[in-house]
Amino acid sequence: MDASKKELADSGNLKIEWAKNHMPVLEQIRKEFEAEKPLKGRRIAMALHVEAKTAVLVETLAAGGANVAITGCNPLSTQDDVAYALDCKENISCCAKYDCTNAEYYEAIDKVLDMEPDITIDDGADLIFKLHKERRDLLPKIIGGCEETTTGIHRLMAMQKEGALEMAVLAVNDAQTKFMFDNRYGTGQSAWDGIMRTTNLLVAGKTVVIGGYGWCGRGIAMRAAGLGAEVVVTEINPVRALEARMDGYRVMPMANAAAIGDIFVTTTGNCDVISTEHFLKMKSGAILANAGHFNVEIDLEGLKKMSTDIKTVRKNIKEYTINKNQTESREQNSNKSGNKHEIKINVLADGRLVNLAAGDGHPAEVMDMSFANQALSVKYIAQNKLSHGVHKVPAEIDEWVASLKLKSMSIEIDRLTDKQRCYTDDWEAGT
Ligand SMILES: NC(=O)c1ccc[n+]([C@@H]2O[C@H](COP(=O)([O-])OP(=O)(O)OC[C@H]3O[C@@H](n4cnc5c(N)ncnc54)[C@H](O)[C@@H]3O)[C@@H](O)[C@H]2O)c1
Ligand SMILES: N[C@@H](CCSC[C@H]1O[C@@H](n2cnc3c(=O)[nH]cnc32)[C@H](O)[C@@H]1O)C(=O)O
Repeated sequence: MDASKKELADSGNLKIEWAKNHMPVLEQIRKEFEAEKPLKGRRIAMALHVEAKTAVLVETLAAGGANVAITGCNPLSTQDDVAYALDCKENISCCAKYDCTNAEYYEAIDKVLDMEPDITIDDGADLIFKLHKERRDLLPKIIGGCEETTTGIHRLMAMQKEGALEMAVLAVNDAQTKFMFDNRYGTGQSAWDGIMRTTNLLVAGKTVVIGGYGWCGRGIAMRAAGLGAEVVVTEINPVRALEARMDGYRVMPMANAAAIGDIFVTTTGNCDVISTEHFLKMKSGAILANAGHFNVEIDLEGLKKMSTDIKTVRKNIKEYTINKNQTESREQNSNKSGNKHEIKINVLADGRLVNLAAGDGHPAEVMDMSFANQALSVKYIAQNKLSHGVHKVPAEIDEWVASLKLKSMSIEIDRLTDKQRCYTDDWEAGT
């Protein structure tokens, strides 16, 4: 290994070691996997964010006896040092690359599938789509897959509804010990970490607009309020809109929020949440970030078309200049540049997940639970014959992960007494 490669591997391994030391649940699973080898002879293809916590999951699966091939699930989230360190390990190959082109991204998906996997792990279902569209010859060999994220599961449910899903998938995102912590506290912290380190600007005193009040949106809103921002929420679901209002935030359509926001964070899983009609209403200097799905939540194509200038003003920040005279003129706009017809809009990380493309992703303690669910779900797939379709993660896995996490935090809880158990189960006990 030449000196620069050694340096790269050392840097990746240092990051992996740090993450591992903060992922006690996964560490416990790794020890059990090492002793029992429940994945002996299994071939696992993965498309996840290639960074240190993911590397700890990959090592855990390999410790269980599996051969693992991994690529990224986002062109901007791969950390090249971690990717290289992984590729150097026994029974693991990694072909992910930071800032790859679209063509390279899908070539890498094909490359991991070339291992002819029997189990897949996706974050956004790219492997499963490729298997169903272009690599159908590999489908009969697949015994099951795992899906990490909300939008991936929505897509797989849509496939199932149309009778198009020809394999079993465990909905890892829908385990309680995943979405209640990863989507809420993980995104709540890491999205702000990404935004703050990228902009080096103050959040206190600003108006933050959150698009979508689901699990991620709740977390991002909660942390924005904690940082001193005034929080505005946009929603399409009346129940969630009501919840946001009762949680203390202002709720309005994006068409109104566009004019008052200083920082916008989308987290809906949907496309065009912020689009051309909204850009025209924004204050000059507005900051736009996405923490939801791929690069579709902010209409960047539309923004590009209406811009007279686009320049990189800081790492991971592109400033788009819109001249309102050249586009359809709408409302009066107050603007810091002096030219009231000119609006400058700053987009972080090319509209891709700001916490991963401009940060290190979720905290290790949170991914500990998400990836414990992944590892145990893979074991479950290996040991059970599952029918085609989307399956829940077994409740025992969820409870086991929660119990072990509590233990790792030295937290004890009460147990039901026999009398209490009878009382809760007995309808004749009355009120
Ligand atoms: N950045 C990360 O690390 C991270 C972590 C977990 C999930 N995600 C992704 O974030 C997205 C949201 O995940 P979630 O678990 O919060 O999902 P969720 O379903 O709980 O929440 C999404 C919310 O967005 C709302 N919504 C949909 N379209 C909208 C629109 N046009 N305008 C306003 N609101 C709209 C929905 O009504 C819903 O309340 C998904 O794409 C998921 O895959 C990202
Ligand atoms: N792959 C798509 C879909 C969203 S990724 C969202 C998922 O990333 C996962 N995630 C968040 N932070 C990390 C991390 O640091 N390492 C690995 N996965 C992460 C998290 O579990 C969440 O469900 C995209 O990049 O746009």
